[in-house]
Amino acid sequence: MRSPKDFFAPLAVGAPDPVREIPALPSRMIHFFDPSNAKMAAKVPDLAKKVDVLLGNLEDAVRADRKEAARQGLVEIAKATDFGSTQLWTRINSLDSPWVLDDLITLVTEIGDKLDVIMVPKVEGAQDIHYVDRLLAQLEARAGLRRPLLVHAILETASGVANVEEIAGASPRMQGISLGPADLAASRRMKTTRVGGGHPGYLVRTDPVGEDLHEGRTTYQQDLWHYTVARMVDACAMHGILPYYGPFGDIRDVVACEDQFRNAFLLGCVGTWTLHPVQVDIAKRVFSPEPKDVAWARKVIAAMGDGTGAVMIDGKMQDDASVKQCRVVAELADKLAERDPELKQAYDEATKEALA
Ligand SMILES: CC(C)(COP(=O)(O)OP(=O)(O)OC[C@H]1O[C@@H](n2cnc3c(N)ncnc32)[C@H](O)[C@@H]1OP(=O)(O)O)[C@@H](O)C(=O)NCCC(=O)NCCSC(=O)C[C@H](O)C(=O)O
Ligand SMILES: [Mg+2]
Repeated sequence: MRSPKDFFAPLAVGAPDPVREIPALPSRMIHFFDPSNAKMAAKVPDLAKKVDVLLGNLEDAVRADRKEAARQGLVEIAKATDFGSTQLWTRINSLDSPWVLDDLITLVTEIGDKLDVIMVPKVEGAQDIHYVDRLLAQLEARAGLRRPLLVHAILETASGVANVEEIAGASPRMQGISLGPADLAASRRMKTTRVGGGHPGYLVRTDPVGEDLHEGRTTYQQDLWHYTVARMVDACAMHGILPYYGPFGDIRDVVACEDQFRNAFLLGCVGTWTLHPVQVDIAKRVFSPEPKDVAWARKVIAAMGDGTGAVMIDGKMQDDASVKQCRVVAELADKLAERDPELKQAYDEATKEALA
């Protein structure tokens, strides 16, 4: 653990100063593409206009014999594309892999000025973030970068979950954390073969009504990921960084995908991964608060004046705490409205109606 006095000092001579606050930029969807896949790469300029974050994936889902092509493909795409205000992230290979050192050296040197965030998979503890932190500082100094790269950890090992609070606070570069349900399930020896989402076998059942233990008993499917997502959200909030749901692998099941995304949104996540273009609009819809909720939040804020005391609005009690809840929604809406004129119009129209 570094001394608090040194926490914001660069870790290499000539490296940029670390940021003191993680920018809360819209990142409702982190859209994954394989830079070695020509069809996906061709869609990047168009996708850059639709998504908040584009992520060139170098790790799992890229075949071992395509790793170098993916790395080089990302360099070429980053140099050739105007991303506008859309962020460009990458997911590097795991820290024990034969590719990660070249991933970092090549990407920081060649496109460090275009990249915003580096996603690190299979993080086990703060030591993994410290390793990446120092290496990035050295590479940034050598490349003459003026803006520090940020780091995002995937929570996908049992020890990562056990150490999630120290991971979240390991470096001023820490931008956020995503759930990696597939690797996490394997690491924990959970008996699900699904990539995220629920499982029909994970349920609770109402009490028996008579002698027959089968008759008339309703079952309710439970969320396998509730504990981990909630823990991740708390660790992120405690350290001022951003939590995300991860992949939903059943691309065809857009309905359950929306449910899983919404659970994460309601629990505090700011976004999710999208693995296929069909998931992009779902993420956008779910991770943008609904106009009626924004209108309500703005109405409460307006009625609460300096934010203290208690008032009754439409039969509901509002006080110092509920106005803070409303500010979370209203501030997110303001940020999203800056990026999305259609959303701004929907929010403003709903607010006008609510305040009339
Ligand atoms: C899942 C896929 C393999 C499906 O691909 P495909 O069979 O080609 O689907 P479609 O025929 O429906 O595709 C229609 C067109 O859309 C293009 N496409 C597909 N996906 C993408 C994308 N992500 N970005 C851009 N374009 C995309 C196809 O090329 C088709 O184009 P065209 O023929 O010209 O119309 C595929 O979607 C895919 O590989 N997705 C990404 C998967 C991925 O990144 N996986 C890694 C993240 S999840 C993970 O790592 C687990 C996690 O770490 C954990 O532990 O939990
Ligand atoms: Mg994984």
